[in-house]
Amino acid sequence: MTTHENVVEVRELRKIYGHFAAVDGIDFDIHRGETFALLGPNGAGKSTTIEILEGYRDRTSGDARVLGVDPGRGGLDWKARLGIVLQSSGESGNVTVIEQLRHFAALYPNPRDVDEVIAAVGLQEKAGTLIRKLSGGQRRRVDVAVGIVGRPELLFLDEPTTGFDPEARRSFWDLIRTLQSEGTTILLTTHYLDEAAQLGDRAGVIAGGRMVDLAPIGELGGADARTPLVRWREAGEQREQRTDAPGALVAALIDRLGPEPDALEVIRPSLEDVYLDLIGRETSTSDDAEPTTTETEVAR
Ligand SMILES: Nc1ncnc2c1ncn2[C@@H]1O[C@H](COP(=O)(O)OP(=O)(O)OP(=O)(O)O)[C@@H](O)[C@H]1O
Repeated sequence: MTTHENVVEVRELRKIYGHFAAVDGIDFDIHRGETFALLGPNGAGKSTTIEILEGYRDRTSGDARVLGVDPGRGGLDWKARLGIVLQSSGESGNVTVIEQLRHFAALYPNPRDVDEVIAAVGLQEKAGTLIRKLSGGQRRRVDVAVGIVGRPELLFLDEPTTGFDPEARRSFWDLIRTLQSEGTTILLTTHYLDEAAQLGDRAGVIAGGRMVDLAPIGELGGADARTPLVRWREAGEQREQRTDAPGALVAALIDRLGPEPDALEVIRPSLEDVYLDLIGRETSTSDDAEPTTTETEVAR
């Protein structure tokens, strides 16, 4: 039997603003060494949750333990074991990349080598550049570098790759895989479901402050949500059927309707389809909902 050491434990966590429950009683654990993705639409309560766990925000009720400590009471020793990449950086930017990294490295007992961290985020050529002169995506990489320079046991990544170009995102994934192989526990929020699929072991999906599903990434939504869907037109009507044997159904349709059934499609629900199903229709009006293409197949 395997037992998991929980690096994060959250029970009935609530955050109420006035009469509004931003986080409305959620439970989850994060095991040592795993990457847990917190997914959900804008305003779902992800950042509020993560900020409570980082010790930046009070909770209204419920219980939270991070590395065995109540985050509302964590001291400097506890903070030194965390790496934090906030959703938006508050960088003034009047220092160079290497100065910034050296400054933060000096705050930790066992920091990584600053040059290695700068190389890991692909900023070697910008090491001597003032942060305010960097592009948005490059500044985000500085945020990530600051988050990992202290060799954290637990790394919080709140939408870490927003603004990254595709190549930078791939390099970032490689960097995270290195951290994972070193045993770092990671809590990741992202709107990029391919990123969650690439990096995450398990995911929690939050909507309206509640956890609507929590499962290994490949099992979100349950088996039925991933059953292939066959669609076709017959006698002027759109027809569809879910089946685990789409080939057999297509063969039967060909027998019945001829070699090219009208508008025939076999759809294997992507993580994005499953996710959109989970969070329901109310979020489809969200101003910056993620694209609804089906290109983000679960990759692990
Ligand atoms: N200080 C605050 N006072 C009042 N309401 C707040 C405050 N901070 C956050 N909220 C509200 O709490 C809800 C959850 O916000 P939160 O930032 O946690 O969402 P999120 O899931 O991180 O969203 P996004 O994906 O847009 O980052 C939102 O409706 C937000 O408006």
